[in-house]
Amino acid sequence: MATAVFHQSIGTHQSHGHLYNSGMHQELGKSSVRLISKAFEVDVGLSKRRCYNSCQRNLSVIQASASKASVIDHVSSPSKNKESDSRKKSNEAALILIRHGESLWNEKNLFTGCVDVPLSKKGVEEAIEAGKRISNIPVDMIYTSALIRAQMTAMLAMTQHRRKKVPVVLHNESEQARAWSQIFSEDTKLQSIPVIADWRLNERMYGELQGLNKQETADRYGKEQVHEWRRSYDVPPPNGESLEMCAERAVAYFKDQIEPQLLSGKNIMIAAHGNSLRSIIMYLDKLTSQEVISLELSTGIPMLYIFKEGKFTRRGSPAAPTEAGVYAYTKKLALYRQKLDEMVH
Ligand SMILES: O=C(O)[C@@H](CO)OP(=O)(O)O
Repeated sequence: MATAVFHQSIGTHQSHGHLYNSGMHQELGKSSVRLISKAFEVDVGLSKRRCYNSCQRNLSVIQASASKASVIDHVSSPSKNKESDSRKKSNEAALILIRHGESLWNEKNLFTGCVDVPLSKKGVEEAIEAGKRISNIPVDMIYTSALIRAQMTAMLAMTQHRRKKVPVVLHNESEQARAWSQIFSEDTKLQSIPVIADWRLNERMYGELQGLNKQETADRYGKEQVHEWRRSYDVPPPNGESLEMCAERAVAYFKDQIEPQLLSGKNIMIAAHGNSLRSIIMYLDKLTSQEVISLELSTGIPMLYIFKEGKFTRRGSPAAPTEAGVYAYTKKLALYRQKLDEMVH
């Protein structure tokens, strides 16, 4: 069983500081278009145009709404005093982050980005295994990206949860959708977990790299260039989002929508992607743009944070459902687990 989940060696990578040139950009454009459509026919059955349009749409929204402040600025901004006062009074809440299980394109080592690609067989197994690991941790709300691999990971994981609540999708896209997906009965509310899917948690848009093989791209453009596209903070891949751009929407979403729920004591699971989660972790752990370069997340491994008195504390990852360590961290989690034991006996 994999136990190493969250590798972070700080400050080891040097950024190379140059952007791709436009000739290479065009060349990449042609080959990725071919590869994307081919992979779609084989794996996903969606048209390349549909994906491309939706990515472009999202990207223009991101560009239009992007705040100039960096993630780090948000963390340390003095104007947040009021917010941090109320944070200090907050209840304790659990926050589980999980990167989706392996997808078909992870398996093939292709750049995926915001292309909707299903889980591989191994990815399904990883999601179920992840569910076992968090089966004793309370979950009151689930946030996922708009992509199926993240949604499936969350749902498959919840099949293993001992509390046996049923995840129910909340539709936030319009007034009518909200009304139609509302649950009225208090009993049903207690037995269900609202699920909110939002594109702002999507994987970062990899632009013209989407659909290309990572190894072949490195052979062609150089390992260092590809590493810069994949891991630098502010250098976007050709026509795609940098981690910084991804953070501008994913972290803003986290702060606007998710953090208030944590503040009110709700236990939350977020099922999302390598880079959208890296940007959120950057915010939670106050990593610098240099430190985040070496942050790598494995597929299908849940990470647990405790939110208390305005602070996020990483608690590592429960290695197994029976692993005592993780539940000993807080009294509240231990009590929850005890209640689950009592329900069974
Ligand atoms: O291809 C992608 O979309 C991402 C995540 O799978 O890859 P990387 O780890 O290179 O950012």
